[in-house]
Amino acid sequence: MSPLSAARAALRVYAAGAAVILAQLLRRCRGGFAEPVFPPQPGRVAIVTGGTEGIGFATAKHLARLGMHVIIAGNNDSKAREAVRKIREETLNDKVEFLYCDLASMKSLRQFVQKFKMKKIPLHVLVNNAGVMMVPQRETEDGFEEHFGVNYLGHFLLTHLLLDDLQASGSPGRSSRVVTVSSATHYVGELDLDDLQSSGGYSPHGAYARSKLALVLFSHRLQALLEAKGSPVTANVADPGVVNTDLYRHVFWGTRLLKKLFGWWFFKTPDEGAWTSVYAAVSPALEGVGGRYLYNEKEAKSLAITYDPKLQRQLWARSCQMTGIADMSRDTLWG
Ligand SMILES: NC(=O)c1ccc[n+]([C@@H]2O[C@H](COP(=O)([O-])OP(=O)(O)OC[C@H]3O[C@@H](n4cnc5c(N)ncnc54)[C@H](O)[C@@H]3O)[C@@H](O)[C@H]2O)c1
Repeated sequence: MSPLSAARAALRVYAAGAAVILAQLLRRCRGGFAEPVFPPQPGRVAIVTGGTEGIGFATAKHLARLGMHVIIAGNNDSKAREAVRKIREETLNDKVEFLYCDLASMKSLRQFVQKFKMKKIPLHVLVNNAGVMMVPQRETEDGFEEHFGVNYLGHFLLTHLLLDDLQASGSPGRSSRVVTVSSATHYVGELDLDDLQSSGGYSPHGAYARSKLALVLFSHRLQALLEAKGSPVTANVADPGVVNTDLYRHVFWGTRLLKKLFGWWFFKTPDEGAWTSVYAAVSPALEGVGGRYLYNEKEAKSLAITYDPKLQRQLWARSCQMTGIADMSRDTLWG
């Protein structure tokens, strides 16, 4: 990617962020964000990736407060121990635990799934939340560009490996749910199927936006396949808005300074940012409903190309190749 294209990608990402911030500011001026109320979820089990901090931590905490058994999947042992302790203390729910899972490693993902399956418990909700943003150019253990590998391919593989548990735990009238966390940056993302690894030049902004666009395409395609099969699992996308978390640790220092000074005012808190994920995970209004892009606990439209079945199929097939799994959509299992 030429320096000019990289600058263009950065401007587009900043423009997308600024538009969301402006809308959030207006909403704050009109009374802010009201905490939604959800019904208790006893006996239900959820996995939240990246639940050790930020939006994932808040999501795990809200689900635990609703009585769910929550498994935090993350790659930081000490932060996880602290997160589990805090959530148990705040919610008085001791069915909160941590299982190590590094999304940058397919081996670690497979080990995580193996350990989860050994527990012999159901799985009703998978929240694909973990992510990195605008990291310097580097590769995952398996040689993937980090945004694409961690944010997208890691969750693509994880969802595949857990799909049988989700299907076995769902029933007509009480579906299991896959919630995938994307971002408004997907609206400015570009996806070149011939260069998913940024080998033609690296832009951290472009790479992040691409990973978030890929997640939306994945979720919509997953829903179409589940629906065709009559599966009791739904797939939706949650867009948290612009949220005051450490995700911004790699952005330009001026942006970090602005966030430090004014973030409390124009960013959502992690709790507010988590509400759309929690809504997607448990709201009765979404029973049996999938294929949605959810923002501020309401349906919104994702970028037009995310509804393109051909592009969805092509990305899906490529992702299967990259993660070394069979393309189930070609299987009769998927109808
Ligand atoms: N903060 C925002 O404004 C914002 C906006 C839109 C979307 N999002 C999305 O929300 C999600 C959560 O972000 P956040 O703002 O809470 O950021 P955060 O940095 O606070 O949390 C990210 C989480 O992902 C985990 N993670 C990172 N790499 C991992 C790996 N290799 N394996 C396992 N876990 C890993 C981290 O440990 C952490 O728990 C991300 O997918 C992000 O893209 C955030």
